[in-house]
Amino acid sequence: MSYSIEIKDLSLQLGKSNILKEINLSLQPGKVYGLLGRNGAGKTSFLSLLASFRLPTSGTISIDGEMPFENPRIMSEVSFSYPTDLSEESYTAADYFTDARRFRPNFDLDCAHALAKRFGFPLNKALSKLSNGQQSAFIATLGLANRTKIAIFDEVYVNMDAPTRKIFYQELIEEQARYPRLMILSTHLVSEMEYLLDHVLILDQGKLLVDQDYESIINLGVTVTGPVEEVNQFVKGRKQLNSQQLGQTKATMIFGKLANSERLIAQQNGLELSPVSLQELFIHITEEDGHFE
Ligand SMILES: Nc1ncnc2c1ncn2[C@@H]1O[C@H](COP(=O)(O)OP(=O)(O)OP(=O)(O)O)[C@@H](O)[C@H]1O
Repeated sequence: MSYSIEIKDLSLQLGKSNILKEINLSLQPGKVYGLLGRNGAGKTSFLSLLASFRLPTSGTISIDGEMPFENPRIMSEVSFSYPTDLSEESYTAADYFTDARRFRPNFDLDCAHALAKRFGFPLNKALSKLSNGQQSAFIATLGLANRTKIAIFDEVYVNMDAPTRKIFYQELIEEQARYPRLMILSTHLVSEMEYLLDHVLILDQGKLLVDQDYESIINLGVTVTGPVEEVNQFVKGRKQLNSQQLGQTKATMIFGKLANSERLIAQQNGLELSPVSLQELFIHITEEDGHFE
């Protein structure tokens, strides 16, 4: 059976700072959620509440109908993978896999070994002796092989090189196809990871600004491509997010939906319309004078 998460009026205050502000959210099993936000927006604080690392100041989190804090049934099915300092860790990956078999009911040792091989980190060397990227790959391996009903990844990819990140993305997709679960990926690598996401959450200064499925958020903007003059004419007076020009062809991203009549005009003028990138929308929505709706 799969788990969903219900969050009601969740707030977190640390010292005098309001870190998270009245977040209401419902997360469904089988979906991959992307958690985006600028530095200091509250992503890690939010995820640490979901993982029961701390209690909220007010509001509730319910997982599979129960409060997760100090709840072994729920917490054995929630994994939280984040950049961890392993510089003093004398245990090996193999030691951790042995422990995981005891604490994670669905941990799959074959999967862990296959991932270790694919990532190329050793099983029997102290984790402190692994490179930073190999340590990240080890943490990501545990997060996937645990096969928990809820898998949270908070920037575990930061130390991985590009080919290693690609392996992680491929493995994540395959794991999700084999054993669908509720996944949350917190990331700044928006353009690189957007294809993994079913749903997008954007936190901004502790508030949940966006809670939309990927397709609908992507349709909040349009890329207009065609001859420079026609593109300039069409986008005049609209909020422009980004422009690129190659010779006489220009592509400009605009914010806002187009009416059918406007789409027809674009077509008549030889302009091509396509979705915008999530990265550009994210920048626009969270910039100081940006807006959403
Ligand atoms: N222990 C703490 N005490 C006081 N304030 C804290 C504490 N931990 C984090 N904060 C503050 O909470 C805010 C949110 O931090 P958080 O780490 O959750 O953001 P983030 O979105 O994950 O940022 P980043 O993308 O930079 O990792 C920041 O302003 C940070 O300074």
